Amino acid sequence: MPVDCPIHPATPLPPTELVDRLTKLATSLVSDVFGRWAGAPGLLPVAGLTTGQVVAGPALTVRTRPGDNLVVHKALDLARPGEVLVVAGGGQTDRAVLGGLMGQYATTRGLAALVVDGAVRDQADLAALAPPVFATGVSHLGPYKDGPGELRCPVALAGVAVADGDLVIGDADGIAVIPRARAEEIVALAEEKRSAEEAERRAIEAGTWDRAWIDAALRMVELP
Ligand SMILES: O=C([O-])CC(=O)C(=O)O
Ligand SMILES: [Mg+2]
Repeated sequence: MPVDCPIHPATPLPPTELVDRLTKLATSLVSDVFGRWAGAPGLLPVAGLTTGQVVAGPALTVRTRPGDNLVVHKALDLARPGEVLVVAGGGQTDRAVLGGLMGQYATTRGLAALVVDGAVRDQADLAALAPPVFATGVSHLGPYKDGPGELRCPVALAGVAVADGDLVIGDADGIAVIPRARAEEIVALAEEKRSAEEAERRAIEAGTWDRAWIDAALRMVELP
């Protein structure tokens, strides 16, 4: 007996130029200008991300029963090039919901990254064949394929609300999520923050980095 799989309408893809600008930023810059609030804690790169690489794209959201990947397979069939697969698997890490074969297929589907609030497996194959993968865990125990699940629905990704089409950025520090409606504003603010940090880096090199604010904030108590 087939199981129902509700699917919400796909959101229009964002301008390529906006996604390109995101890949020149960093998760830390995005979360700094977004109330230090944008990050999905515990989601770290587990395969495929190269040193210094930043990935970004609109979310293709999936809600699945923890430990089951029937609808995750369906999401791969529906993915549009450039999307970031966002799987809300309840953070359960005792059973993988994605592995090397799916990762290889995701590459052929043009996905920019795979994000799983749950476990993945076949790390070596993922590293060799899949887009960069972020997950909360790794487990060789395989998924069930019974459903249920829901596609392009609002999800909770490690406690962060993600709507289909929201912009996701990932790097060595993890994942940050930007609501689609605020993407232009947040990207512009993060670019300003990047310029400010570049100026600080030049000041460190020149030995002129302002440290006065620390002494203003601390009253040092000399102990005998
Ligand atoms: O069995 C599955 O669906 C997950 C998996 O290991 C793979 O994609 O290689
Ligand atoms: Mg496998």
